Amino acid sequence: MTSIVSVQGLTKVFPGGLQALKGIDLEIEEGEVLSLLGPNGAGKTTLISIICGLTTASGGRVTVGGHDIARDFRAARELIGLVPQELHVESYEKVINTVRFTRGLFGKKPDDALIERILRDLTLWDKRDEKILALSGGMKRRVMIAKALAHEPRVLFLDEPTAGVDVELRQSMWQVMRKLKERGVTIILTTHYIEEAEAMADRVGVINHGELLLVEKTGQLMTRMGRKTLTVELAAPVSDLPETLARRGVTLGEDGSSLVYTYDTAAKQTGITDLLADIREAGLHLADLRTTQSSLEDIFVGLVTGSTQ
Ligand SMILES: Nc1ncnc2c1ncn2[C@@H]1O[C@H](COP(=O)(O)OP(=O)(O)OP(=O)(O)O)[C@@H](O)[C@H]1O
Repeated sequence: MTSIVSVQGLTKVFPGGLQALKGIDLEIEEGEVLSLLGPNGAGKTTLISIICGLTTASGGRVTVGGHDIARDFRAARELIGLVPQELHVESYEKVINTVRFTRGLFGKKPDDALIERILRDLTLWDKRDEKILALSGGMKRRVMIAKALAHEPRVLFLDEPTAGVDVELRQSMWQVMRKLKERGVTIILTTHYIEEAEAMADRVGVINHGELLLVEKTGQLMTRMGRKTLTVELAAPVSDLPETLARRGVTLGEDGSSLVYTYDTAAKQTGITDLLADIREAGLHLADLRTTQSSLEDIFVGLVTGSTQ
């Protein structure tokens, strides 16, 4: 895979001295969906704003499609579509006209077939002649995406596309993103919803206090950092935990009727076989076994709180 966006040593200090980005290095591959996760104020919007040319960097370098965003801004910007957090659309304009107009702003020739395809992909075609003010919030957001796609960018930045929308709308937004990915658009998505990253992203980047803590394939991250919990339901409750089990890090569940053991999913040996032998030797009888996997949310919270300590 080749990088479509390359970020090297990017820093940003706002007037007043706040250092919002502290040397970000990031390679974004063509065709991937990358999700940037981070708590409020982590620096996600600042990073996106610099790549899209809305904010100037204090140091470092960004290229898009090989074009330096500082020296070759127009060529870089042409490859980028941006859907910002705030909705701002021309309320009295018709859907189709606002999308056509945006294409014109980039100096692109009119292309009604393309506009139709974009509006159909976003299930806005039936609404093409409606005034934007008559649309629901979710529809307005789709209009923003249609506008961002009108000049055929190769990279689309979506800054919290599903913030504050209901579950149904979120799922339909995911459908839209999947379709765009199929069309080969590279998507960078910031979100507070971990499940959104889990569902959509090929890779996840975790940012906190202006630093990129990691960028990793979503599945790999979950295997590497994920932990599983084995709960052993006992046939009869016990009042004390046998010493051999306590040494293994086992804890006694509520009311003594279960044993709880947490292990690393990436470890070669989980210790479960030995644990089961020790349980038998301690004279305990199993009623049931169940395992639960930690979620990306657990991993994220662990990373972010770890980095603030
Ligand atoms: N124009 C500005 N002037 C001064 N400080 C700013 C400015 N814009 C952002 N900041 C600060 O920079 C830091 C990073 O903000 P940023 O908006 O990039 O975070 P974020 O990760 O996008 O957060 P959120 O999820 O809340 O949107 C914050 O501490 C913020 O207050």
